[in-house]
Amino acid sequence: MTTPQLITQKLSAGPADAGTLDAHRTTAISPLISPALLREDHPVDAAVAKVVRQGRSETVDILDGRDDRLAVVVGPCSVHDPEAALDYARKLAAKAEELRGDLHIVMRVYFEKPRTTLGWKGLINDPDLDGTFAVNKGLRLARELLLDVSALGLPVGCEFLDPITPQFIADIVSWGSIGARTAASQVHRQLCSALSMPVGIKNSTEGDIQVAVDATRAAAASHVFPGITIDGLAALLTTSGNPDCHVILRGSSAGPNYDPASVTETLGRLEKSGLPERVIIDASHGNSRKDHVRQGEVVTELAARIAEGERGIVGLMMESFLTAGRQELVLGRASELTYGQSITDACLDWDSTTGLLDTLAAAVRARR
Ligand SMILES: O=C[C@H](O)[C@H](O)COP(=O)(O)O
Ligand SMILES: C=C(OP(=O)(O)O)C(=O)O
Repeated sequence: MTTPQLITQKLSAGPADAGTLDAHRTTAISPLISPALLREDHPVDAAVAKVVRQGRSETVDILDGRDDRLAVVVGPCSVHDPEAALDYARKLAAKAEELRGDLHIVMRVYFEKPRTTLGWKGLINDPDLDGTFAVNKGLRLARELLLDVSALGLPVGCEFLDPITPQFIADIVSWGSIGARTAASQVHRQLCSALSMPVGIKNSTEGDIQVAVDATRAAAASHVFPGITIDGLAALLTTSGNPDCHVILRGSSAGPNYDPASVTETLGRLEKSGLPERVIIDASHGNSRKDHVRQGEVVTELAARIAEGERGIVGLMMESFLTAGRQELVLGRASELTYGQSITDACLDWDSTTGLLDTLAAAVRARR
């Protein structure tokens, strides 16, 4: 890893001590690769472009009710080992092909983790899992993995957390998410208005659904805001607005919110705001109280409601990896980790996941 350069120079011209007025707490500045350079090194070929476009358009067709399948965003809580993620992707690609008549499967390939307080912030921020923060390496690994997963014919979904990151990877993403901790953020709502894919926006960790409805409305509008270009330069961006944003109910610290009353209330709030009445349910997080076994119960209950005719729920999210549960990462001791097991939230294992995907596919057929 390159050692970050200490700031030694004054940061602005003017009076002799002007440079001492800021940068008091910035201890290092080091170069960041440009999005253009990364894209040139790892370009999207025609086959991947087709997967991305199709992944996006099929999701939008489901959101708008032109396609009666369910969208299912499924995969690890976070990627910490690209090899294990790709192993998982190979299995999921085969399953997605098998069920494609009933389910539109998008793989969760999450590289940025919003923490409640502190913790490992994801593969882009710290790819070596040791606190060395080799961000340029993280961006490269992320882009390579997105290309590899897409090359299997599997569209990918990512959470967008840092407003600069999308320029490095968004061209390979078919579905995006704004998490519970940033749904209220104007910066993220503006970002959504620029993104080229459908974006799911979560209710708050405390259970406020209106914040996700408001974010969906704000993201659908045009905005002007500072951002970066593909060359990594600061620029003023003007956006047209994203009509494909939608609410994700993820439960909260107060408990689940996938029950019929919460879904009806959400659809009512969307209607009142002049927005399409559709939701995705996240079976994990507050809806499972972070218990992966409970995720299975949530999905099974939702499948029964879908089979009975529920149409407001257009998609589901599941956290799933090769091995069940989660493990604690000790920074610098990644070699001791169990292969294919989450180091963030607990995940369903592969066998349970395939059973639940079969159950959801059967529910879609019953609803027809
Ligand atoms: O999905 C992942 C986590 O729920 C989220 O990043 C918050 O995690 P934390 O509460 O462990 O920080
Ligand atoms: C961080 C996540 O979820 P939430 O924002 O709902 O906590 C996630 O889905 O990885």
